[in-house]
Amino acid sequence: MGSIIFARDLSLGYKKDEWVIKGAHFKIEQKDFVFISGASGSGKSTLLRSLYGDLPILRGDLEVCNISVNRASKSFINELRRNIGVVFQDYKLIEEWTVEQNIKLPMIINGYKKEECNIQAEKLLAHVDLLYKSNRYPLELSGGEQQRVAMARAIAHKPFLILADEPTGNLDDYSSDMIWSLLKGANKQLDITIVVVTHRIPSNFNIPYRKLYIKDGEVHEYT
Ligand SMILES: Nc1ncnc2c1ncn2[C@@H]1O[C@H](COP(=O)(O)OP(=O)(O)OP(=O)(O)O)[C@@H](O)[C@H]1O
Repeated sequence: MGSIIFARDLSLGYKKDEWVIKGAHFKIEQKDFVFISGASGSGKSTLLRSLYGDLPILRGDLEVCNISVNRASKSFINELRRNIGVVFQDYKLIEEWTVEQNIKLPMIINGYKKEECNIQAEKLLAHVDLLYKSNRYPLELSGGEQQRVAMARAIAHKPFLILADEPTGNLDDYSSDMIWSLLKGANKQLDITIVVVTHRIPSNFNIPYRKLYIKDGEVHEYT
């Protein structure tokens, strides 16, 4: 299996010489399911965002799918992003679009045919138990329902990588279970590499996974 993510001496931060992540070195292979944990403020979201080409890299190198994120042009980064599904706090659903339209968006961007979009959207909506709300608008849904739609949207176009930041934070067990089930299915059945920031790995998480943690700006792995 090839590496999807390769960080070499990676240092990240928001100001020059104020490093949040210092000299990280890690690889994430195709099909890995990786949790990132660490104390509040340790840099989990910062690290995750860097994988999406969303943060300037202060030092070192970061390759995502063989593209050097710190050297790539804007158009390369945009192309890379088309192949990544994200569930970030500020990548909200489009309020003016229905649930179904939101889920179809990444498929349309990636050139899916109309019929394929319909079939895939229906399947995903059924999976997150929201088929009956497909014509509703995001603001008519509960927080847990919106998050389930966001996760379905992240998976819809079968990206090679999914990045999720606390996807089950504040959700009840019902919605959390659905989110974990979608992510596990994406990993097992679609071979999608998954990287999730979470404070709490579910106790019954029954597929192989890796766990990175951040402490004092350094990225370690639990073995
Ligand atoms: N946009 C920003 N500008 C400046 N500093 C930031 C910015 N975003 C985060 N930071 C700082 O970077 C550090 C790491 O933040 P980050 O959000 O990555 O932590 P986290 O581990 O995800 O925390 P939490 O678990 O509380 O969400 C913190 O000290 C934070 O104050």
